[in-house]
Amino acid sequence: MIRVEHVVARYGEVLALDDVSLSIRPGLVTGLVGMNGSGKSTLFKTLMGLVKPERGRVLRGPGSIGYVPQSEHVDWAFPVSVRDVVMMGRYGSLGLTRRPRAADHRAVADALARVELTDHAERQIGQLSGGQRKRTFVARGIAQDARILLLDEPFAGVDKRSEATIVRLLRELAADGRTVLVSTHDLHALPRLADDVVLLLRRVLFHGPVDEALRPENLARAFGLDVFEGVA
Ligand SMILES: Nc1ncnc2c1ncn2[C@@H]1O[C@H](COP(=O)(O)OP(=O)(O)OP(=O)(O)O)[C@@H](O)[C@H]1O
Repeated sequence: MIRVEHVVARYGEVLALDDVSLSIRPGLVTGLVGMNGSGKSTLFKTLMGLVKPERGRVLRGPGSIGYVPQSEHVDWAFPVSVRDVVMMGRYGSLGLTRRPRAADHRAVADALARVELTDHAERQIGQLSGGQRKRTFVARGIAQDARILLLDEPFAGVDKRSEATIVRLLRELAADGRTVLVSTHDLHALPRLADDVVLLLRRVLFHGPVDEALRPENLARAFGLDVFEGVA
């Protein structure tokens, strides 16, 4: 469970989140939808404690947060293997100096199998397809045994097959009782992916079942079209 209460976040003059209140439930997949600049990444950073809200607060249950970043925020030339990235999920319990133990290796192997990347474990991360890159970071979250998973645009640059694998995986992880929050521009994938949807435009415009979120009047507001209707 994550609870966000009246959060205001700002970068200098730019108001990124304006009085955002939300409860994100475990056990289901919640989609986070909004246009570019609507505050999705800022909300993730606030949940992870990387952006400090000017007002309001974030409450969450115990356990760590697994984060799958936007692809453009990762240095894919960095000389690490898929296995190395997934092992990073164990560092929280490892400490920086302790060497991985059998249980850590086992957790990494299980996570790799779960995302179907066992055969790619020794590859440098730059040599992966878009879908395999995403699955590597999902595996890191699994190895970490994160109770909360935040995914920033996991379907960008991903083919249909990888998309289907990731959707299935996220649904399984949610069914295990995790809290799963996924930002996406891919409205077509939403009904398969998400149970609930948050429509964000600096504020929460809507939070509820996916079929209601996708109603034209809600999407029009989320994507700023209300400006033309004189409602803004
Ligand atoms: N480090 C920063 N410094 C200044 N302004 C920022 C910074 N990061 C984000 N912003 C601004 O804050 C607002 C919200 O940005 P944010 O990245 O949260 O949006 P987003 O919904 O994730 O967008 P996208 O879909 O393009 O990733 C935007 O107006 C953006 O320009």
